[in-house]
Amino acid sequence: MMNRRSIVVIATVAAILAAVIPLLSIAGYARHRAIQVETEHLKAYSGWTLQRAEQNFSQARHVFDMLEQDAWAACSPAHIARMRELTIDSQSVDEIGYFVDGQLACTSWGPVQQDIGIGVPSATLVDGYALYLHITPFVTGGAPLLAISRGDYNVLMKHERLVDVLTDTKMTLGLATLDGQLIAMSRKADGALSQALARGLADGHDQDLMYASAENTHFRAFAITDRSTAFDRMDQELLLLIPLGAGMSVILIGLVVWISRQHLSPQGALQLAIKRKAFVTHYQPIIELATGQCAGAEALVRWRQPDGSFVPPDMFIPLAERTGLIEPLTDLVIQRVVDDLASMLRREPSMHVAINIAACDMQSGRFLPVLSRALRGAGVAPTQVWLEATESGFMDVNAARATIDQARQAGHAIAIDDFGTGYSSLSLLQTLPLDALKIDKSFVDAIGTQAATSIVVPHIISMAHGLRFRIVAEGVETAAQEAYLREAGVQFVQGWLYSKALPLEAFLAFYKARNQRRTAPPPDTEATGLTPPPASPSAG
Ligand SMILES: Nc1nc2c(ncn2[C@@H]2O[C@H](COP(=O)(O)O[C@H]3[C@@H](O)[C@H](n4cnc5c(=O)[nH]c(N)nc54)O[C@@H]3COP(=O)(O)O)[C@@H](O)[C@H]2O)c(=O)[nH]1
Repeated sequence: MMNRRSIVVIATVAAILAAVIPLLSIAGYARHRAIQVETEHLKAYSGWTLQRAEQNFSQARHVFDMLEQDAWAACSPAHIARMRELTIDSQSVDEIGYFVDGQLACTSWGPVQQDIGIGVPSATLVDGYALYLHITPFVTGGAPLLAISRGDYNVLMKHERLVDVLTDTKMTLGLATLDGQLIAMSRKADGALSQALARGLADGHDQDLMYASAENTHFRAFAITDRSTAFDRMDQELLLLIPLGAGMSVILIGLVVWISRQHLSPQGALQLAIKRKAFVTHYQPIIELATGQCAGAEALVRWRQPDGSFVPPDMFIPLAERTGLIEPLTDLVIQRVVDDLASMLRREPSMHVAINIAACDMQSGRFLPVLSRALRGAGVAPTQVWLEATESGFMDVNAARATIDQARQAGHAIAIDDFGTGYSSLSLLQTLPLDALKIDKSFVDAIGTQAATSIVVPHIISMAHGLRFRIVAEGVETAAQEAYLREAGVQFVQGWLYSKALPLEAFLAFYKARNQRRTAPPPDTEATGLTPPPASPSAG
């Protein structure tokens, strides 16, 4: 588990990121989206510019078709009148010229006396039309016009007519030949950029301008605008998206607060630890006094911290019991014990392991199927697993009896733990079908002392003998206590005199070493000076 300081620091950083990241993402998205939308906008206008150019072009084509329908006497008054009529009828065509042997013979204005050659076209379109980009009309002498020629005719039209598309925002439209010659621009724009777009520069933007283009079989059209247009669009997008970003920030901050509270509250921390299975079991050896051998162990859970240290159960079992987390914890302990000891229990059929069962579990019996599944899966005999519960676990006698009956039917032995520290000890012992009694450490401590409890010990032992319980004395710390207990006919002991609770590997080593020695130390009442109660014939 991380310490509080680290959690607070991480939570603060996470909360700041949770507040900032959605807003930055939204801003980034709005910018991206504004550029995308504006590029599409410019592309659409490029397409409409192509359509406009094609409209003008098709009017020129119509003029050629009309003139070529009849065999005119070249530059006859009727011929010239027809050319003039078509010029007036057409919105795009400003003048029509007729060439004989490459020389301009007449126009829609009348016959031509000067020597004016047709010249070299600037571009040839796919369907045989020739384009002359800058022709100065000799009659009007006005601004240069665009000429489109087919056969013996050409038509002149104003450049700007090809790009006169009404736009909804400020932009420049341009038209070019497919080989990159600029034909017309709707207004003045960055020269280098216009030339590059005419030559086929891909859609994009620079510091100040955005641009996009479109092509058809005759022309390439493009549109250029200030980036501010896109930013105006971005502002609109942001207005819509900021509430969404703020909402996401609030949700994320809420999540951070919730997670950090989970880590900061003891209950939350315990819950997370259970979820992460951050628990190990240590094993305190149980010694059989008659042989001096290790008869098994009591499994004692420990909460493993990220730094490798362990939180003792006194610190979290009461919390787990209060909050209902004891149930998943009991399940974890059961699984851990089976995982740890299954192979050893299979090898050593006389060995047992005692598992602590919390009061609520003892009353509900909920853990029994969990235990049974785990043992069956591991091939361990249920007789090798003892269940220990304190007196509080037996308070609801009927509920406890049901659990005890089921557990005993399955083969488990049931021990009453910390005996003597509760209130209803005697009645409980008589009423319930128990198998073993664990004498609490406080009574063992009193052995050989003047403490009031010291006189209770012989009575507990003789009562347990009378009820044919196996007796385990807890918290044995001195040889004198051991001698007393042996003399009194107590079968099993556990305590620091033999070993503290050990991690799995150390326990396995302890068991091996202990059980290689086959000696049972003789009773030595003289050495202890203690007077044990007479051993019951039923003990052992
Ligand atoms: N419901 C569950 N309760 C559990 C589980 N694992 C442990 N516990 C209960 O937590 C209490 C504290 O246990 P722990 O800190 O492990 O202490 C045990 C022994 O280390 C300690 N002990 C044993 N011998 C001596 C000794 O000679 N001197 C000394 N000072 N202490 C000693 O006693 C504790 C064992 O107690 P008990 O269970 O009564 O046999 C404790 O109440 C555990 O029951 C669990 O998985 N589930």
